[in-house]
Amino acid sequence: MGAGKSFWGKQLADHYQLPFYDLDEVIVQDEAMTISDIFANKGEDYFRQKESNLLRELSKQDKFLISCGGGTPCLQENIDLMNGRGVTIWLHPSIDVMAERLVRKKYKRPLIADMPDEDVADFIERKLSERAPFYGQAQLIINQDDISLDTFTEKLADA
Ligand SMILES: Nc1ncnc2c1ncn2[C@@H]1O[C@H](COP(=O)(O)OP(=O)(O)OP(=O)(O)O)[C@@H](O)[C@H]1O
Ligand SMILES: O=C(O)C1=C[C@@H](O)[C@@H](O)[C@H](O)C1
Ligand SMILES: [Mg+2]
Repeated sequence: MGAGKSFWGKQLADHYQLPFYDLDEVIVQDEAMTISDIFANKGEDYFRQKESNLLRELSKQDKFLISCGGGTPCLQENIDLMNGRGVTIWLHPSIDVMAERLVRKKYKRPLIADMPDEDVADFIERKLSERAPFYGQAQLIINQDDISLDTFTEKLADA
C-alpha cells in the first residue's frame, strides 16, 4: 500500500506502449463499487477471490502491464502466476515515505481507513514483515525512495 505501484505502473505502460491494468481499478469497475464498499458489503474474502480471478483472466493476454493490489502477491498461486507470466517488481520504499503517502489517502484503503494517523507507520511495518516472504519472490526489487522512470528501464534492461 502506497508503494507507488499504480503511480509508476501507468507511466511504465505508457513508456513501453503496453495495455495497462490497475487491478484495484479493474475490480472497482467490474463491481461498480469502491474497494472500501466491497470490503464493507461483501467482505475481504470476496475481494480476494475476485482479485485472484481477475488477475488470472488478465494474464491470459500476450503483452500487458499490471499494477496489482498490495495483497495480490500474498497468495502463493498469485505470485507463482505473475512470476510465470513475466517480470515482477517489488517496489519497496521506506516505511516513512509510504506512511506519509497513505495518511493523505487513507479513506481509499479499507485496511487503514479508521486508523489514527500515528498508527499507520507501525501497521505498514507489521504488514511488510508478514508479507515480505511473498513480496521477496519478485524478480526485481526497487528499494530506494527517489526513483524515476530510468530506475525501472535500467533494471528491466538487465532483467
Ligand atoms: N514517486 C512518487 N512521487 C510522488 N507521489 C507519489 C510517488 N509514488 C506514489 N505517489 C503517490 O502516493 C500515493 C500512493 O501511491 P500509489 O497509489 O501508486 O500506491 P500503490 O502501491 O498503488 O498502493 P495500493 O497498494 O494501495 O494500490 C498516490 O497518491 C501517488 O500519486
Ligand atoms: O494491501 C492491501 O491488502 C490492499 C491494497 C490495495 O491495493 C487494495 O487492493 C486493498 O485496499 C487492499
Ligand atoms: Mg495501487
